[in-house]
Amino acid sequence: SWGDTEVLSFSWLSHGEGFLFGRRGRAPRRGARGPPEPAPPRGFEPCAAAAAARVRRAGAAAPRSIRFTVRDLSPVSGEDAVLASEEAVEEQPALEEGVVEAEAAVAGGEGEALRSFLEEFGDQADDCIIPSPRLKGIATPDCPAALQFLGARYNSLMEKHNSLMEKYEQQVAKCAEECAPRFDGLKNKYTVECAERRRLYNELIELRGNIRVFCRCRPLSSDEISRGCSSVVEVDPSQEMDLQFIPTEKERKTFKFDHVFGPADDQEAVFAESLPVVRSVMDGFNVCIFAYGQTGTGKTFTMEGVPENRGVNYRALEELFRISEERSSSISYSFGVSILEVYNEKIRDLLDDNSEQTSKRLDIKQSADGAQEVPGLVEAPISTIDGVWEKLKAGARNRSVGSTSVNELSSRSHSLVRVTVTSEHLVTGERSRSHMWLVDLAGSERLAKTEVEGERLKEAKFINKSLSALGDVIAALASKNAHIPYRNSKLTHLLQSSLGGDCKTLMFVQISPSSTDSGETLCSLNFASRVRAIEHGPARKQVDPAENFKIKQMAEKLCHEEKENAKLNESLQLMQLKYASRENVFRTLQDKIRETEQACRTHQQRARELENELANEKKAARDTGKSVKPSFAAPVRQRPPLAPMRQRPPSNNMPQPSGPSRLRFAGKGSSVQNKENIPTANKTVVDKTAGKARRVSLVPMMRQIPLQPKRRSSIAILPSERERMSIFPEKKAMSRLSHVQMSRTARPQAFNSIPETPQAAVDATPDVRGKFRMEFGSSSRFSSPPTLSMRKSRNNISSPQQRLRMQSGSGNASKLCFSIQKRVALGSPAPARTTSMTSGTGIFDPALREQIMAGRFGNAQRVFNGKRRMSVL
Ligand SMILES: Nc1ncnc2c1ncn2[C@@H]1O[C@H](COP(=O)(O)OP(=O)(O)OP(=O)(O)O)[C@@H](O)[C@H]1O
Repeated sequence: SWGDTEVLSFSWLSHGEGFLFGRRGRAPRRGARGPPEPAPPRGFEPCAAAAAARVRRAGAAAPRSIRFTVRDLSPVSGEDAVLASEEAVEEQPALEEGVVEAEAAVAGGEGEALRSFLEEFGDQADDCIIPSPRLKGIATPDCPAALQFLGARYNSLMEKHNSLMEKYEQQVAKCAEECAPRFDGLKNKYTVECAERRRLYNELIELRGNIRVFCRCRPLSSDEISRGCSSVVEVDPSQEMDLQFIPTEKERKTFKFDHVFGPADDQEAVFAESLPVVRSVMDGFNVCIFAYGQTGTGKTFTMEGVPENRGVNYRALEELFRISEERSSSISYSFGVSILEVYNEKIRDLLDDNSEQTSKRLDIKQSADGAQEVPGLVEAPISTIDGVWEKLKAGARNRSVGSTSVNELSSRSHSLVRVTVTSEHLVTGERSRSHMWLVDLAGSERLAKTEVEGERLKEAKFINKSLSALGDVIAALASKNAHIPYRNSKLTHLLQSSLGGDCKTLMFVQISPSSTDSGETLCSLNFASRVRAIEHGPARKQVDPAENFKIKQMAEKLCHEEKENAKLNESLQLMQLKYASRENVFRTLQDKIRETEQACRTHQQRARELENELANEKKAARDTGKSVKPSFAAPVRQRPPLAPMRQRPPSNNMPQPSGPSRLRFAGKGSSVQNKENIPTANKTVVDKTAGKARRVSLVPMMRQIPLQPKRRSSIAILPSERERMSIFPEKKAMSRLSHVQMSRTARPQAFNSIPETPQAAVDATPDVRGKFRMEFGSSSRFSSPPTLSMRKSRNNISSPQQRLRMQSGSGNASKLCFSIQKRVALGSPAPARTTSMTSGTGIFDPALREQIMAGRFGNAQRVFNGKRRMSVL
């Protein structure tokens, strides 16, 4: 019941219409308890209010059925709500029409019940039923039937609605199912794109120089608000890289940074953006995070924070421990922390509890790997985050702070926290050592504004000086100067590798939003923009110095071994070449031997034939009684035929041929051919010079073959080096044995001491300088005449081939073979070019030729056998 109206039933249709059936006067009547105080039933306030108003306005006690429409009517109270409801109903003819149609549909059977229901309420029904004319026409006094009808209708509608809803939900689910893969694909694509965008951005930043600049603007302090200061900066959260600086109404300047944090951004948001840089230290990169700005702008707040709202320092270390824990299965990390401050251009160790520390002088030194080190600085090992907090608190306690008119707890020094991260990969053994510098700079301040004096003034001067040095460094770096003035202050010297080196740097430029600080804010923003413009190339991973040294040593060793290898390879190649050439020589030699053997066989055959012929001729001559007139010297005739294959026994004595004396003397100016091996046809000429010539040739006459001077070569066996040395110990430097100069007394011994050349011919002719020359090689044993080349003076050896031939000694087997081949080439005698041979005599006489052949063959055989032995050895 509501007021004096008893609400019988309430139907609520899904499209916002409802029916309220009520009877007035069943409840205590108006006046009995006074006017009803509207206490709207919860949830139905608008409809109840409207219904009540209608009932009240009708003034009838009879029950009424009310149709109403609900629209934005909350909060509902009193007449306003009623009026609003009425207006809403009047504005909705479409809705009314809808209802009319619904009523028409039920007018058949159940309409009867409704009509009887209305009849029961008499004429009052006219006023109660709102304004549907069709409904007005339905009058039924049967209230339960009407309600039943309406309930059934409602239920059928609800069913319909539910089925529709179900259908709709199914359709939605189907659609979702169909779209899910596409949606997932798009979602993945989006995630990948986002990651790629971030990666590219980071890459760009790294390529540009790995200096990121974040701008943070603190909120206006209560003091500033009370002084009526306004904000001169605008930060739009959707434009996270832009900062609008509006010092006056007309002026507006946009500054771009890597991120801008407004007064609403908390410590967590700030650290979240710094995370990628912090994480780099765990990957072996040097990192530097520093806060710069005017005094009182929140540098210490950002870096250190307050116990209930900690800053970057604590959060960064917390993150390092978290990552260390996460990677503990593959990498082992150890951490150390040092805290120092630069106060009045002096370095103070804030972790050194020693009371004497004021006297401890700390300075900056450059380490072997080019980094800046502070020898003697305490580095406390840390293993838990609690330990870190203790250290940070200890450092903060020892820091120099003082009160200024701008900041009650103003930092009077630059505070630097250095975290050293050493890592070792448990699988690869790779080691790295990197640093993270967390720097809270002292604030730049206007001396007049801060109204400092005395000690504070001195501090302020040092602070401003070092910050101005920092500005110079930044300017030099931005304009890519060759000289960067790092050493102008302790601060810049310490941060050298962070600002211009291979380090990832993050700078927080802290600004005040206050209009009273707009000058300083502009300076800070300009400075930060310059820092952002620095490009110093990508950061480099740091390796442990000890590891560095080890790697360097290994590289040196490798380099040395490579050189050795190259040398060995070279010598191996040389050896291979040598081996190949020896192989070639050996093969050639073998071929020659084979050819020579073949030639020998042919000549043996030929010799046998000639011997037979000779024997036949002799026999024929004896038979006819004629004597065969030899065309050659008598000794040849007397000489028994040579056994073709007979070898002469080696002898140290000179051979004593059975022919005429082989000693001949040649005149001083006689030709080479005249000097030796002169055939008997020229004997008279030789005899004439007897007594004058001083050269003795022991070569059998019959073996002299006129060879072409150009093609002649000697088969003389030159003694080996060892032999030469044994002969002429005092003449070690001599290389040509055929021209060895020695004293006359030494000659016999030397000659006798050559074991392998017992029949060497001695050329005892003194040379023009009165010295004696001795020649080897014309040994009768080998039937080799002294060669032209051997007879030449040392100075006459002009061609390298000749020199080589002379130097190579008995080892030059190929030449020897060639010589042998030539000498045994009797089948094709050389043209008679020498004057000592006349046509029709000598070698062209068949008998003589036979003998020559036999002699030559024997000699060739001997030489060949001897050389073959040597070459095999
Ligand atoms: N983002 C911030 N939100 C709330 N308070 C801040 C914020 N930044 C700074 N403050 C408050 O401003 C005051 C000055 O901050 P802080 O001491 O960190 O400045 P500072 O730049 O380090 O000054 P100085 O250079 O003199 O040391 C502190 O009381 C600090 O709590």
